[in-house]
Amino acid sequence: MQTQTIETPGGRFRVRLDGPAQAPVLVFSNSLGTTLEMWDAQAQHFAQTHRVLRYDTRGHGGSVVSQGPYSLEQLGGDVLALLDALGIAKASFCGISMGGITGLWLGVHAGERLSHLVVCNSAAKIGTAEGWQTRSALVREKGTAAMAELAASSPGRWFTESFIAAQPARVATAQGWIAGIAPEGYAACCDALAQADLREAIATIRVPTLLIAGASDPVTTVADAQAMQRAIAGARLAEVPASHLSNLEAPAAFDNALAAFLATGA
Ligand SMILES: O=C(O)CC1=CCC(=O)O1
Repeated sequence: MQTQTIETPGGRFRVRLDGPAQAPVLVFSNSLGTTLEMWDAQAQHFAQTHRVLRYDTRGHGGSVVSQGPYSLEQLGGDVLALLDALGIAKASFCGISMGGITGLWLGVHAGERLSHLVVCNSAAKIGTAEGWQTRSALVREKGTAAMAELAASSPGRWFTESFIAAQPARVATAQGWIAGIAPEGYAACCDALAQADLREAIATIRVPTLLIAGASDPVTTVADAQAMQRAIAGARLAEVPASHLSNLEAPAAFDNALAAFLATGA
């Protein structure tokens, strides 16, 4: 099956569904500057056991690029609207980086819709408000030229030096995603990250939670994941040999950690 467009009250979303229609649903949520294609390897793997739902986050890929700023509540609400539109009462959710903090918001505010929560390469607060405000202002000022600059610098934020040297084609594919993101959509998601701070709220999460951290992630560190583990009752932590986009850099370790957790049948 190819991608399709789902209309929600908040706008249209580009989604892709794979796997048996009756299988338990597993939602994948992308990071800032990527698209649902970042989950190609995981979709292939988990479509054996799950109905896999991937979507382009608001402002990204083929989904709605509404005027910003966006908020984390809006990004989380988009997931609930998609589940509602597709008639899905409950799902497992796996998000990376911005997708991960979106998952934390869902765990806090809509835990009854989740059977498993997987938060990858993320944190309850990512970076600083000033850093995100600077980035969103730059993108709004320079438009597509800024997106080209971000594409050029993205390998250093996303992958280890050794992966960049060994896998130039995969790195170039990922750079192509960010280069194609609409500037306003990217900037508006930076606005959401500037405001997002769930450091206190995550203590209320009662959904079975797995945290996946990249051992060499300079953006959202292992220490960030350990802090979340201390805050979320019963949360597990898996460390994989990768930088920030760990599902792309270490897919086997990532998939093994995710599969073992999903098999715990929460
Ligand atoms: O800055 C980046 O590209 C890394 C990142 C931070 C949040 C996110 O989703 O990606």
